Amino acid sequence: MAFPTQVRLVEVGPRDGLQNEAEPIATATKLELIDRLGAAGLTHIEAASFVSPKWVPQMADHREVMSGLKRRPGVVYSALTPNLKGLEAALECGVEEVAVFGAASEAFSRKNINCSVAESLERFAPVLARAQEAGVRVRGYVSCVLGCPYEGEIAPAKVAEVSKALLEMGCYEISLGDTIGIGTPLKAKRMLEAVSREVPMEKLAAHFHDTYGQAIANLYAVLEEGVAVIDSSVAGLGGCPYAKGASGNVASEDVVYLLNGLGIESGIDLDKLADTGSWITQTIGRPNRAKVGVALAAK
Ligand SMILES: CC(C)(COP(=O)([O-])OP(=O)([O-])OC[C@H]1O[C@@H](n2cnc3c(N)ncnc32)[C@H](O)[C@@H]1OP(=O)([O-])[O-])[C@@H](O)C(=O)NCCC(=O)NCCSC(=O)C[C@@](C)(O)CC(=O)[O-]
Repeated sequence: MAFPTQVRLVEVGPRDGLQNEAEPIATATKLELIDRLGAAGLTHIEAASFVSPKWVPQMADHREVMSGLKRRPGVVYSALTPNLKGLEAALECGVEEVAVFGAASEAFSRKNINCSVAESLERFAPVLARAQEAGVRVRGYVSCVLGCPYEGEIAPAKVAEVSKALLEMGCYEISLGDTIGIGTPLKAKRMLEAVSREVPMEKLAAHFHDTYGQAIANLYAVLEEGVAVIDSSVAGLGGCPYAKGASGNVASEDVVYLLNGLGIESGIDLDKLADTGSWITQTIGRPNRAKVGVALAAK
């Protein structure tokens, strides 16, 4: 397979990047972050998460964030909705795309959304039906595709099975999450091989965390296989509340630098993105985990 000529980045910093922050972050800061990301050329920004505030307190202002967006033309602002309650609230705030999130690991599914994998799919079915009725697209996440913090190894066949179920239910895209950033390139390729037998490559996205420093290598491997959608987080912000020790997503700045080097079009202004990474990390008092961001800031 050849590299794609164009890649779409899904910026998950405002949601995945911030959800694990213990100190409340002002809604205005979240809105400014989202706006800066749009100004840097991101066309798909995951802005909020309509989950229980008891489970993820940092996302408790989901209504204010979703309703307060300064919407830029051509930019999709999406939100996580694990159930109908979340979806209805998101619809009231004018959401145009949502995501359901399942897992390839039973243990992770229980810790994250308090139900088995099969039960989660049952819960998602009415979410998809209602979203379809409202004309809202639904993305499907599968967590733990390259390993689970509780179960260890995850069979590629299980990832393929859950991905296929989400696709058949009506998800337009399946995002494959290396939740704990434990994968390596060969493993990523093997997993992708199994999944792409059930889900067309053009409907797959890579959502890799960088805990073990392998995310860029893993992305190179799956780009080579034809994956053309990458989830990333500005400044490498993030971690998962239900995956102890997991560090942030791969940094958007590092991904754009990789894509530029490969001659793959992303439409993103790297300097503006790097400025946004410097700004948000200074604002919330976090280290900037984007190597490219740090290098550019030091110039
Ligand atoms: C899914 C539930 C809600 C089930 O939680 P539950 O306790 O099984 O659900 P429930 O229906 O029994 O409701 C319990 C309480 O939550 C409320 N509730 C119920 N639903 C909602 C909602 N939508 N919005 C707001 N509140 C809600 C509900 O009203 C009730 O309130 P109470 O009566 O106790 O006051 C819970 O487990 C939850 O919120 N989990 C959040 C998990 C999460 O956000 N994890 C992080 C995101 S996933 C991720 O990061 C991975 C990903 C996507 O990035 C990919 C990767 O890297 O792998």
